[in-house]
Amino acid sequence: MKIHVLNSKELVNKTVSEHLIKFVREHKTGVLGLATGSTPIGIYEALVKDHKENNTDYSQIRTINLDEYVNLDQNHPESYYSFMHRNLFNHINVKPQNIHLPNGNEKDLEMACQSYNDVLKNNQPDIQILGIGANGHIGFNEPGTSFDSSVHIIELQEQTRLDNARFFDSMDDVPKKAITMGIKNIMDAKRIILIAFGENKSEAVYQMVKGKVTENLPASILQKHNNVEIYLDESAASKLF
Ligand SMILES: O=P(O)(O)OC[C@H]1O[C@](O)(CO)[C@@H](O)[C@@H]1O
Repeated sequence: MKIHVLNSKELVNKTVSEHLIKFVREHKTGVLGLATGSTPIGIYEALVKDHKENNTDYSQIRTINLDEYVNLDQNHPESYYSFMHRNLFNHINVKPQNIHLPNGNEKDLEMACQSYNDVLKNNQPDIQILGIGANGHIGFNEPGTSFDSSVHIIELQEQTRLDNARFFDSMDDVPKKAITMGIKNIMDAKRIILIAFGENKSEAVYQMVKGKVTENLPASILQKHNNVEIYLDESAASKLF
């Protein structure tokens, strides 16, 4: 686990986006595992800017997203489908058929989980971008999720719903369930880049890096992955040293 503490969010965004741009230029048909939430927005902005200025080509790149809300219309502005198109996909030349997100609106959600597992079998991320929740969740794998989990439906913890409520008109509108890649799926990625900003992530970051590997802190499993880079601003790293 390589830890990089940089002195600003901007420098983290610049460094991580440069890694991704280099990967895309060197692996025309590569698979990018992407995350949502506020953390990766600056990185996606940098990818869009580079594409516009340097024509970095995404036409054969495949994308895999970690998670999606259940029973939230795909075109709702806060669905992860909408989030990803607004922040990235609408501004680069990735092909719609190469974009993959779990489907939270299937009637048969177990079927939705199975079919996304199949998608993952054929599109294993070469690089998986991760954020981390204040409670140490990765994707929507809340504390207590099995390390052996594959794609599954999860009840969102109140804290996670509260953290995401800022994007919805009212608490009632915040979905209660999500469909998410499991921890085993995430660990199958060849390379993982986790980014965290801010004091509110410092405890989760500390436990992820220095704590016990335990299902009570899902991100701690990353200690067992052989190719993980953690990019932090100084606030998120404040409990590490
Ligand atoms: O980047 P944020 O907005 O702090 O979110 C942290 C984590 O919470 C989630 O958005 C899920 O609630 C994850 O996808 C994300 O990695």
